[in-house]
Amino acid sequence: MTGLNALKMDANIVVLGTDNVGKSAVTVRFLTRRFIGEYGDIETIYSHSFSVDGRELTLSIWDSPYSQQDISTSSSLCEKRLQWADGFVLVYSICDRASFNMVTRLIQSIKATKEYMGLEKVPIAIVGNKRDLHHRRTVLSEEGRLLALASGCQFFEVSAAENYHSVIMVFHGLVDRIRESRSVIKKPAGIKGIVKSMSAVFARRRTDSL
Ligand SMILES: Nc1nc2c(ncn2[C@@H]2O[C@H](COP(=O)(O)OP(=O)(O)OP(=O)(O)O)[C@@H](O)[C@H]2O)c(=O)[nH]1
Repeated sequence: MTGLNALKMDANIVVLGTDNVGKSAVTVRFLTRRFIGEYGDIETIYSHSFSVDGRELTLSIWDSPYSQQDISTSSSLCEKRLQWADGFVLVYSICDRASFNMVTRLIQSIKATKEYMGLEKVPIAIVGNKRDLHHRRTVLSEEGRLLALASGCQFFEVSAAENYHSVIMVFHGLVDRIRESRSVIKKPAGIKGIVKSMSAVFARRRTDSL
């Protein structure tokens, strides 16, 4: 990215996790700074523009209620989201062990589907929500951190109910990862690269004809 392009960026983010873990609460907290308590289960793609360090960012955030299809590698819905997404936010509740186990399965499913579709690795943020309910905790922070380490994901613990800042960190952190992954994937070959590969072809032809 150079010049003006370096100052602008668009990215698509999909938010996944089992029901009731706070996917909508985390998303709405990020978009509006508010926690409104109850959220319907409507599938929505939000668009949100903001600037960080002089950069203009436009995020499209796909928040959908939990569906069994999310973990099926053959599901066309899953493939559609994977093709669309530049990054994932996988939410579990620190009070719900089953929701944490599902995040592990979602990571495997995303990775397997990406591989199956021949797509590049996608940045993933693992988010343990409902940190304010620590007295009901059943998943240790360490477990989330270890899962992230083992799977090459980012890890955050947040409370959508009580803290705006921690939720902001999730999306900003993921955007940083997306930017990094783009600079690796989309690096152009450049004139040196083209000359190098052409010389390799001609060198091979010369040795073939000897
Ligand atoms: N105490 C506490 N409650 C939360 C927090 N985040 C969400 N909730 C509550 O958890 C419930 C579920 O939140 P939602 O955001 O609707 O969860 P969801 O994952 O989008 O749920 P589905 O739409 O069913 O998939 C609501 O009653 C929220 O008020 C949090 O950080 N702390």
